[in-house]
Amino acid sequence: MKTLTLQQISSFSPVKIPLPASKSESNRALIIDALTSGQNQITNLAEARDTQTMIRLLKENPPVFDVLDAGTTMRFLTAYAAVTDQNKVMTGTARMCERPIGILVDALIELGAEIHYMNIEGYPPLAIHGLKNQLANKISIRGDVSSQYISALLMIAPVLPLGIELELTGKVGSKTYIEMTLQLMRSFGIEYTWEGNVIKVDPQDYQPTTFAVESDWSGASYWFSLLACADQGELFLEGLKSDSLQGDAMIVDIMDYLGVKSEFKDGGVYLTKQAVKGLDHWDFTHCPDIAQTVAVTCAIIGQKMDFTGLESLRIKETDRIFALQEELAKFNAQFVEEDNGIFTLIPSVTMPADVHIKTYDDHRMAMAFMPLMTKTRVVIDDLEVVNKSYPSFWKHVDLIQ
Ligand SMILES: O=C(O)C1=C[C@@H](OP(=O)(O)O)[C@@H](O)[C@H](O)C1
Ligand SMILES: C=C(OP(=O)(O)O)C(=O)O
Repeated sequence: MKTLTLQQISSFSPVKIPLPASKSESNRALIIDALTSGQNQITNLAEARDTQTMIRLLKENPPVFDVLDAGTTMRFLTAYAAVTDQNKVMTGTARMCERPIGILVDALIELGAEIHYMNIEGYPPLAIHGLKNQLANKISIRGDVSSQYISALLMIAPVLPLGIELELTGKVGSKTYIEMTLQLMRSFGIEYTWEGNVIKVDPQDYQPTTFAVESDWSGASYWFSLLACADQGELFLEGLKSDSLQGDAMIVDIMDYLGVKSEFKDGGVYLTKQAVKGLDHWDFTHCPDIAQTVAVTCAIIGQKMDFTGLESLRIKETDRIFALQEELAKFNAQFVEEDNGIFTLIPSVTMPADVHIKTYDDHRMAMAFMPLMTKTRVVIDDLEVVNKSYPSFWKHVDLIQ
């Protein structure tokens, strides 16, 4: 593992950040493209390893789809391999094989797919033996574990002979990602209805389309945080639109309370510092990927805050709750679990002269803790971990002088 040392820098001159493209949008566009005649023109695909893995697997079509640590790639390709009636082994890193997939597999089996667990029931690796005849089109699916199962099923729905009527049960998390899936499908000519908790997609053809992937709002969140934590600075984040398909654009509203002003113009967003308005509580149910960003920001700027909607954080690249608690403690901040799923962030009062951050094979741990460099010298234990979603991240950090 290569470590990286970030020297302390509390103020910086205006910097333009050429953000990478969204891996979530890219991976959806790639699956849709694979399900159509391939006449689409998709531009600005993400540099993220998760997307590059998807591109490679779709192109080379090996008998084993090893997705590494990419959740969307695992879930979307599982549904894709089933609906295209392929024999495929789906596998990934050790952590990927601890991330549940049973809810998606059950739904695909109900639709008519043949899928077996090769090791532990409910988890990859999987042996897929295709979907020859569709047996059902009304499927009930829990919404409280991962929205990626729902997105995976929705994207294959138009090419199923009977379509899909999907009833979402229980609490539905990451709803913004389901909306992203449906809006992207609509860009490729698909009609759907979403009434109450039922989403209905009839069999229909995806239409050849020109689609440009937007810049990545999740990756943008670290730059908002950097400015919130700095004494002085200005940033321009290229390629972001206010009316985004990505729920993580919510970072604009959160950071407005935490001292960052956003102005959309010139094909991006200008960030400047403003007075901290303060924020008592935020619900991350529909934007789980920015919870780490906000927790670290609050810890650094001295904002005590309650976090809810963090249920899915324990089953992502790592147990993100545990990882946050451990690493925040290194600079005397706490992330305390109260009753009813509430976590209280108690900010740091004293900052050590340097802090060594472990990243737990989680790109977002490395990137979320980067803004700590505004207060102290930071050592990041695995610099390549960012490659999952943002390979050029450290190159962009170098632009901050
Ligand atoms: O559909 C997507 O692109 C994603 C959905 C979210 O996962 P969950 O639905 O599992 O919360 C998010 O955390 C992940 O980074 C990307
Ligand atoms: C959770 C994430 O990704 P995935 O679930 O696709 O691995 C993420 O990028 O934060």
